[in-house]
Amino acid sequence: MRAHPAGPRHADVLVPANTAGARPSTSDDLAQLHPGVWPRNAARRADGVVELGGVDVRELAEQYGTPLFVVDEDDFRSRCAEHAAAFGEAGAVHYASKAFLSLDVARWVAEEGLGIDVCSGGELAIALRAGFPVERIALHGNNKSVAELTAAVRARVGAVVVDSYLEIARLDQVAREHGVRQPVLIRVTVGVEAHTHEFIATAHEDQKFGFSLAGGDAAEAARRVLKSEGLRLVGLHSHIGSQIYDADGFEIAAHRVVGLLAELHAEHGADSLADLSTVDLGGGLGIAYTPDDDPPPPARLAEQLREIVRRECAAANLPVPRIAVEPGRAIAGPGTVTLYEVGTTKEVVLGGGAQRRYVSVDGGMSDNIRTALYDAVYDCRLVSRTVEPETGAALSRVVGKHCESGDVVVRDCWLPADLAPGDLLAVAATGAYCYAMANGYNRLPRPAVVAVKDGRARLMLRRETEDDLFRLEASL
Ligand SMILES: Cc1ncc(COP(=O)(O)O)c(C=O)c1O
Ligand SMILES: N[C@@H](CCCC[NH3+])C(=O)O
Repeated sequence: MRAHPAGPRHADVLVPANTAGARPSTSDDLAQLHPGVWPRNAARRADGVVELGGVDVRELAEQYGTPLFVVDEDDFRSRCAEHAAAFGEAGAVHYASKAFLSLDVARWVAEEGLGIDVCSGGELAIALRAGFPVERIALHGNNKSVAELTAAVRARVGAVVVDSYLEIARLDQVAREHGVRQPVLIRVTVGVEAHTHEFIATAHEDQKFGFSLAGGDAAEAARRVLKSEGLRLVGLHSHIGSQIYDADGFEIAAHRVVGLLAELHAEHGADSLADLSTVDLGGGLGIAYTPDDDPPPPARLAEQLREIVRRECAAANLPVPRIAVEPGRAIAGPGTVTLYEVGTTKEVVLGGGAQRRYVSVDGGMSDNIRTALYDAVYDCRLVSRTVEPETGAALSRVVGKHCESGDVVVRDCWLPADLAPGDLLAVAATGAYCYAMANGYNRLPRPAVVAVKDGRARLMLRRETEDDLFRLEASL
């Protein structure tokens, strides 16, 4: 994940090391919604109020309460369409539903023609309930239970990505019991560990996912799948990490996966591998969380990946396989913002006479744990009113209401100096891994999620209520 810079990025000596950048010089700077970071249909009106999908944020807060996840439906769909166009075939793009999943989301993905990745029985159940075309569902996971494998085989999902020898045996048995030859991809650990803007080639492959290439496990997995009666080898799969901006890590991964493909051809011959037509390079395509971030457009990355695989296959004298990818964040992330209401503000004097304003909002690490977990950075703006030109900016830390000092939503940002209780803040690019990782810490209710489109809002997931707190109690 993105790490904090080591020190201050500007020369303002009164300001302690922060990740907010230089103090904005005008109220327009404070108000700006950078188009690379904010949803495609977000706009600030002349009166300073922000509209999302044409809906006034104050109306959204009034009707649905805060914290509130607001999803720009057209933004989400347009990113599906862009990835489909970039990879030349919608079916080659599987939306990684772990980023954010609901019935509506599954239906949007299905309507846009993409496939979907699920990595648990729960995600599979939602995709199936949404009526997602089963042949476009792929099941992932390093420890799928027999019940999950059975549910997948019964549903006739398009693929299972196998992850261990035990699972190959288990899935083979389940498939045979159901009279099915289950298509599978083999998850290969290629020895590339991707970080935010860089990658590190690991000498050893010390992680829980996949079959090691270096150790020969991936080749042995292929032997076992090819020998089995219940399984059909349709692809090789690699996933190198998340929030990646450049193609270098993918290049090494593709090189190594194609190398394995060549080994398999040499060992088994093309006829035995007639169904092995897909190389899935996984997810991990990065997005902009702040105006400084500049991720490549999907079309450029797709072209780079195609070129890499083409080159590697030519060198190995192999037919070029179909390239598949599994973006989660790049589809779900940018189109959603979280709305919060300011509850309290507090000035805290720091060493050297510096001061930091703590702005407490009505959510926190229960609706966005990424800051606490990964030191994630976000863009946060006042969205419910205008800021007068003479109002200055205060270096602020937006914190939640949990009993934990690490309960930070945005570590450093510039907010109007006159920010007050009742103001609405929005945090951008929260569509991926925020609601999905939401939790009930301190028994806070999970927020509602609404979709906005063409000036209308529609509830996707309702807010949890006090009744929900007691739903699981066996002692009522
Ligand atoms: C196998 C696999 N595919 C796809 C993804 C989606 O990643 P991202 O949301 O970064 O695109 C992940 C998560 O990192 C994953 O583990
Ligand atoms: N949950 C992580 C990414 C992990 C992706 C799943 N393999 C995030 O918030 O960025």
